[in-house]
Parts: sequence; C-alpha cells; structure tokens
Amino acid sequence: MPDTHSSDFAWACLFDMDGVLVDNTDFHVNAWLQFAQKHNRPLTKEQYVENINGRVSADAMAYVFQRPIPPGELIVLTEEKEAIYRELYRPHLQPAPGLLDFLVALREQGVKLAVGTSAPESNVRFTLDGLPLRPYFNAVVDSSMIHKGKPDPEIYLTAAERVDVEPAHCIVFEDAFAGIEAGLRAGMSVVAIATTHTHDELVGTGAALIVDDFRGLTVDAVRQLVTGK
Ligand SMILES: O=P(O)(O)OC[C@H]1O[C@@H](O)[C@H](O)[C@@H](O)[C@@H]1O
Repeated sequence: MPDTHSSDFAWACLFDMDGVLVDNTDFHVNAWLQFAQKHNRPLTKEQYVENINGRVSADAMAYVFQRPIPPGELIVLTEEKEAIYRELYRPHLQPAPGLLDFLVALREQGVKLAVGTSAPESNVRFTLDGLPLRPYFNAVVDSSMIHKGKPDPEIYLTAAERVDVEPAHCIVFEDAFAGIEAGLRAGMSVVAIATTHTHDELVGTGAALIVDDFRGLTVDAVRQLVTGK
C-alpha cells in the first residue's frame, strides 16, 4: 500500500533547548535574579523575559551590566550564572511532557532532528547528556558555534546545514520571542511552545502553530507545515 503520509523531500525539525526540550524557564529566571543581585545589578522577571530569554550569554550579560563584556570576563560570568542555574534545576531535570514520544515518532519517519540553542556547551552537556537526549539528534548547534545569537537566524541556518535540509523544509520549535524571530528570519515554519509565554502572548508572533507541549502534536500535523498539504 502506498504511504500517503510520506513527503518526496527530506525535512527536519529543529528544537530550541531551554523552555522547549525542558520546561525550565523559572529556574533560569531565578538564577539570573540571584546572579544580578550578587553583582548589585537591578533585574526584574519582566526585564528577563523581554531582554534575556532565549538570547546568548554575550547579549544577556551586556544587558545586565549595560556594557559590552570582554571575552575572558564573559566566560567567568557565564559559568557563574549557569552554575547557579544548574544547581537550582538539577533536582527537577526532566524532558518536556510528550517530548520523547514525539522524537521517537519523528525518527521512525526518518525526519532529521537537530538542536539549536543559545546556551553554552556546559548547559548543553547538562541537559542533553543528563537526560539523556543527545542520541535522538543528528546535530547540535550551541552558542560556541555561531557568531550572532537569536534573533539572528544564524543558529537555525547552521542547524539546517548540519542536517543537510534546506531552510524551507525545516520546522523550528521555540518558546522565546527572540527564537521565534530567528526561525522566521531563517525562512522556516515555527511551532511555538507556550511555556515561557502564554498562548495569547504568542498569537501574532508569526508562529504557524501554538501548543502547550508536545502531547498536542503529531508527525502529520507538523509535516503539513512543510508540505503545505
Ligand atoms: O532557549 P535557548 O536557545 O536554549 O537558550 C538558552 C538560554 O536561554 C536563556 O533564556 C537563559 O537565560 C540562558 O541562560 C540560556 O543560555
């Protein structure tokens, strides 16, 4: 019997990490607030969501300290903040609801899978090897591999290149405004996950689908975003 669901071209799903593979936004918020307080810098949750969420550490730290941070200092400050985050989140580390079943279903259909994250490599190891999720993915792109962070499209364009799928045939899964913009600017369809933002806040971002988590998704529903069927 012919497979009516298959597509005649390769397609890929590119996943953001924080807030998507894991529902950890509150832990990042608390880590940033603790970190800022320690350095006597003013920072609120609202400022975090607007200016830091989903962005690479170079941009986040420049926002917190209101100045560009030289490379050596950036490494030290980043690891200080991320150590606080990992300590807070470690006891709660778990995949987002429905994620594992969804990844298995995609792999069974031969869909290429990649991660595109603004996180540093230390947090990628913590999450992808800690769960472990790395075996599901054909490629992982983190902040050490790119020049410009989200909302620039570089992270997702690099991920598409690594899995050898053209951008128009890629679907990005994102929770952050900066990440949604990065996916759209890369010429990709975006599925927004309503973890950091509410469903209502995500309406009007340009995301093709908005879901609470992966339990509401099927391979067919996302395939339609690239095949247009
Ligand atoms: O959402 P992504 O791209 O996985 O981003 C990771 C970054 O997300 C931010 O929200 C965190 O505050 C950072 O510390 C983290 O590195």
